[in-house]
Amino acid sequence: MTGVWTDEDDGGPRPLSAEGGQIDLGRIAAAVREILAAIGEDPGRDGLVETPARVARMYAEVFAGLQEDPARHLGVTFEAHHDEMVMVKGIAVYSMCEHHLLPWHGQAHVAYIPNSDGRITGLSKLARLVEGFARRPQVQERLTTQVADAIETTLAPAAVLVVVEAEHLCMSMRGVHKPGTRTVTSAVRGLFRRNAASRNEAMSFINQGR
Ligand SMILES: Nc1nc2c(ncn2[C@@H]2O[C@H](COP(=O)(O)OP(=O)(O)OP(=O)(O)O)[C@@H](O)[C@H]2O)c(=O)[nH]1
Ligand SMILES: [Zn+2]
Repeated sequence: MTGVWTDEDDGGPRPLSAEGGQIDLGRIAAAVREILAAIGEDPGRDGLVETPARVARMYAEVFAGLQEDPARHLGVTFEAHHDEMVMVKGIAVYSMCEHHLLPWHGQAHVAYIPNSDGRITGLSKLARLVEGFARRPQVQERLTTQVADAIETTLAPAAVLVVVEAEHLCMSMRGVHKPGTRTVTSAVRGLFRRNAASRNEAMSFINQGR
């Protein structure tokens, strides 16, 4: 099985020509067969025979963010003459820990204050931005920083605040065995960094209703 997957349209990953991208389904499948053999399983038994190909397709999906520049989503902006805070909170995040290749999942809260132009971006684009950086081998701190950097660079806003809270399965189901532990990371820029009252207002929005 060969093929390369990309995320060029909104329909999620789809096969492209083998020349175009970097996700090599056949190579993933071969590696998964090897792992199954290495753990003492029989890759040829009925329940496992399709597993390598299935895992390859799954990896193509959960790592599809490597094939895109998530900041491109922020290219969609509107004239709104709105120069107050905009926040999208509770964005579901599913990512893969780059140390163990186990999932980590939780929520991202993204806030910005548009610059004096008052141009805003589409709300869904903030969620797409998070998703593009999540669908990679990732650490939570880098995801948080990358989302804030992309907003800062692309929209040149007056302020940015990104908070991510997540549970890492590598801490829950193995290793230190601490299920339910939440890791919280933040990236704070511009006015939210300089002005405690603005930052506190954003944090109170995040905490509202909890
Ligand atoms: N800072 C940070 N650490 C992470 C993240 N995901 C996983 N880790 C940590 O990566 C570290 C890897 O530590 P190692 O000692 O190399 O690996 P390990 O022997 O499997 O470590 P344990 O998980 O403690 O068993 C662990 O402490 C994980 O908790 C993340 O998103 N951010
Ligand atoms: Zn991990």
